Amino acid sequence: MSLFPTDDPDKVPFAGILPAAPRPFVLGNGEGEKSLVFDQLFTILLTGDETEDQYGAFTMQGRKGDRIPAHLHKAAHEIFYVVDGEISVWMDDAADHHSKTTLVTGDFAYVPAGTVHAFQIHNSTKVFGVGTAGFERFFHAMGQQTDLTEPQGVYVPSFEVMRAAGEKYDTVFMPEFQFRD
Ligand SMILES: O=C(Oc1cc(O)cc(O)c1C(=O)O)c1ccc(O)c(O)c1
Repeated sequence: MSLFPTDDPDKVPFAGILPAAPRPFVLGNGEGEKSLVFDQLFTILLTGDETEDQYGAFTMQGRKGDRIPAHLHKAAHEIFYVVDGEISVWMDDAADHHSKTTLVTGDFAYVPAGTVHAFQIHNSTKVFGVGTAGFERFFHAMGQQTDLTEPQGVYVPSFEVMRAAGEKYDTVFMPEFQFRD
């Protein structure tokens, strides 16, 4: 069962790029459902529609930038696997775990649901992510559809767009949160 709406208008502009059914397929480098969110290029490779609502997969490409504000997902789990580059990840689970870790190529982080987290890209970086099915559409709701293959330019969503995307896709922004790093 999906955590998110299955008749989701955020996927309409991307119809036909992925099979939207659990069938075998391949994508070439740079192919997928692509959105620019701030200065990061998100490419969705797999959605809940292909995995019977089990998980989604995507890449994030970005350059040196500011820290993404602290936030949590109440029910969605996610991973960061650094394909290339360097990114710091802050995590605080309000229990015994709090960390700031700088991940480099080949490093991995798991962010369970409920963990407050943030990240900052230090140089040209590509991250492979997997998340609870449906969460991947968050990037379309926050961003602007694009044909770019490398991050270029900036798309800044309005506060209202961010608020609505967060509400729909299980993302609670906590800009005042102080990490215990
Ligand atoms: O979701 C990921 O990144 C985000 C990017 C934004 O511009 C705003 C956000 O709130 C988020 C977020 O984390 O919610 C993300 C990126 C990379 C990755 O491997 C993930 O698992 C998630």
